[in-house]
Amino acid sequence: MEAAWFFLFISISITFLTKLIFNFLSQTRKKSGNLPPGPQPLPIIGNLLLFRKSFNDLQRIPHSLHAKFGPIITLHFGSRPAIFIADRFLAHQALVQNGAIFADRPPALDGREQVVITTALYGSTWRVLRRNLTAEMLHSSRVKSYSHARKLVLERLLRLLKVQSNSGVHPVEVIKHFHFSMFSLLVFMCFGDNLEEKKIKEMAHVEREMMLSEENRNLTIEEIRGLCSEFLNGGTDNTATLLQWIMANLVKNPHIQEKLYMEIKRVMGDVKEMVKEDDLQKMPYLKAVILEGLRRHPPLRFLLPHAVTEDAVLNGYLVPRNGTVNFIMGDIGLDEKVWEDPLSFKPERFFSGDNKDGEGFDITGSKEIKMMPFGAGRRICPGYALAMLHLEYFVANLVWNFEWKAVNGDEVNMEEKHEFSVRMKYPLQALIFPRF
Ligand code: HEM
Repeated sequence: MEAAWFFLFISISITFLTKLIFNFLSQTRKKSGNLPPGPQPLPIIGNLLLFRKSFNDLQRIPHSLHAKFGPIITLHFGSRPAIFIADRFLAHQALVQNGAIFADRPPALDGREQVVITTALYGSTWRVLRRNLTAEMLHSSRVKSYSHARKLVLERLLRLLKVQSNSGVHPVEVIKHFHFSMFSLLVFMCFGDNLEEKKIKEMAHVEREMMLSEENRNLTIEEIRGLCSEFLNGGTDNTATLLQWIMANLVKNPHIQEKLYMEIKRVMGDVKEMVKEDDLQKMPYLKAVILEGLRRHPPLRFLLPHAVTEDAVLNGYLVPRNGTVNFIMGDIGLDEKVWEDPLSFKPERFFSGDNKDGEGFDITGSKEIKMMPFGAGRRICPGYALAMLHLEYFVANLVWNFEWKAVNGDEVNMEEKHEFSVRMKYPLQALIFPRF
């Protein structure tokens, strides 16, 4: 008798569960219209199980799903479908050709106000904040005191490396120094030498004077504070991480380091001084080294999540207003249809084949996207020109002042560690020999 009750209970439960799952699946299908394909979501948890292992999975799983489902896919986390795009033509169609529609950000999960550039919804607050940052950076490239700050920070780094190098006797670990240098530069640009509240208020006043906003609105102190912290966070880590990847490649490939050194020597002659900002324009191979670093090791593998301002259609699929749109740019720079032998570090590729444009390579992807380490379109990183300047200036001087050698032959462990940005799993250690 008990067994009969048990079987009845089990069969009712199975019928009930089957119905629940069936209803959920048909509702998802109905709601999703013609969403891009993807793995079937489970009730309530969607595709969350795919990402149960680690942060690394978040970076790698969409890659393997694209191989199965195509260049545009949908995953479900909670109530919002997440669209993932890993194709350069679709990225161009979305970010450049339909820039205004794809320039939004998703609403914050915790309902917080989105009043910094990175998270601000596409609209007037974002426009005001971004114009202020851009104006400040434009200003910074012309202002002598910023140039002077760059020189002081670099001199400090070179001095420190010289002391630590002890003529190649001990390996030096550089990432902390790179980080500190980039941070100091941005702090200087934000605050000068005064971190007081008073200074922030003064800046608010200056911003009032130079306000470029359409609305003619003044920034609040909170907004200025937000801008400064965004400037420091956005600018420090990515640039320092990339600087380390580039130096690691120069250590691993001594012939590239030598070629770069010879280019710098041609410009500097016998002058044993620091390479100046103006000298950088005469160094196309240096530019190619930096571009190759950005292609091979973009610090961010995904753009920040985008959203659309209205339902849109991409590649015949619906991109819904209530979803997020994620672009996997790491894969675009490694596409073997565009880049021959994409995993190798070869700055020469920027002077040959389809990429003859060399120095004129368009990193903004406005005509065509071949890589997009800074994004593309309206949300492109506003700090890209500053980051390129910092990278060129630092790499040129690090190579001009020191010869960099691996601790064991030419062996440098290039394994990646995927956190918010993609770092070296084993931070670069190098023997460095002062050249003069
Ligand atoms: C090598 C260095 C850097 C890399 C690789 C980088 C990369 C990126 C990427 C991929 C985005 C997302 C674009 C998108 O969502 O479409 C971004 C956004 C942003 N970056 Fe950078 N960045 C770098 C340096 C900087 C610097 C130096 C600053 C500030 C001075 C900065 C400030 C920002 C800001 C404010 C945003 C948000 C833009 C918006 O939402 O409108 N970044 N960056």
